[in-house]
Amino acid sequence: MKKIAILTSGGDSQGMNTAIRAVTKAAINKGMEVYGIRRGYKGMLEDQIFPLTLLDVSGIADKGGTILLSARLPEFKDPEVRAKAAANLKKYGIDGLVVIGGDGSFHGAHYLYEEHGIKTIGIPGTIDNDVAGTDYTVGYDTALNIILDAISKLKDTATSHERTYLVEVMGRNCGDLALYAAIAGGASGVMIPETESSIDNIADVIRKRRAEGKLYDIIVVAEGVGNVMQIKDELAKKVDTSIRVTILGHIQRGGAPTAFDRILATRLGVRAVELIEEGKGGLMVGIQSEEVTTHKLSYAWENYSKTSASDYAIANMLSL
Ligand SMILES: Nc1ncnc2c1ncn2[C@@H]1O[C@H](COP(=O)(O)OP(=O)(O)OP(=O)(O)O)[C@@H](O)[C@H]1O
Ligand SMILES: O=P(O)(O)OC[C@H]1O[C@](O)(CO)[C@@H](O)[C@@H]1O
Ligand SMILES: [Mg+2]
Repeated sequence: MKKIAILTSGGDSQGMNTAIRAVTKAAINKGMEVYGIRRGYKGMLEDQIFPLTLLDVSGIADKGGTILLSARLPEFKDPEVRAKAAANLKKYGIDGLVVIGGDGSFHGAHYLYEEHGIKTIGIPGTIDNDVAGTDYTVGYDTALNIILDAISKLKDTATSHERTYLVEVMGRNCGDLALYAAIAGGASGVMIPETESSIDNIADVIRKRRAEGKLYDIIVVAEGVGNVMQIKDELAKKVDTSIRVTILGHIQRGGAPTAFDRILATRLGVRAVELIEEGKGGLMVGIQSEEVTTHKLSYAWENYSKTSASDYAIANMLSL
């Protein structure tokens, strides 16, 4: 009988629980024995490994966070640390490992396969959408919708007080959350790390908007651009509107996953189990043009270049 384990690693994202449920149910359905690992690679190293049952994953498809807990273990970059962690899995006779996490977690899974032959399959779970080989990562859509909800609320108060809001959103070095929140939220400007933004241009847009009688401005700033307070100070030298900064922070990582994220997590979870059943490892699953696809784990970072210049142009064109 095949034995597989599941862990969640890096920043949590909405839909991780949905993926855990899908993997566990699909694997048990196929007659596999399933183990959970608490706290990501840290738990793998510290032997926090336990049998996962159908009851454990019951009723969690709609729950944010991760029942397996998540952690960051920088020491996992050390091959000796990975060897100790791999030995723990082998102790239980586990040969397949589903890693739900972002690009960093995929690096760990890649090395476990290359160095120790553990049949790792990565499911992209991060709000950042910074993984190649998938159009969307699990959690991104939910985080995007949280940002849109926040932008709507900020528009109300910004209008009442005729203010300019700088809204800082997460995404690490990826501008997708900011760019698509700006497009869907009807923002007055966007700053993303992939494209050089000029404060002069933003100031220009604000002046033009006000000249047209518009009462508010929402500028979405990706965290990867730099210090939003410094951006505020620079902007304040160029416009005479009252400026406020809202940093959305970890609220973007919580709450129930959207239908999109639940369906994505489920499809990818089931495919991950099929791949292990086929004896495959060192792979990631993703969604590309509506199809579930597989790539080598290293594809995730070696092919990463996701910014859409045309969508950035659309966001700017509609900012006025
Ligand atoms: N180069 C690497 N080699 C081995 N393991 C790594 C490497 N990079 C990251 N990891 C492991 O993966 C964990 C999670 O990585 P990271 O903090 O980058 O998050 P992530 O998986 O990219 O998710 P997110 O970006 O959404 O937080 C790290 O704490 C570490 O244990
Ligand atoms: O939860 P932490 O450790 O504060 O990390 C925050 C980072 O994690 C993410 O939420 C997910 O990678 C990033 O968007 C953000 O930069
Ligand atoms: Mg990451």
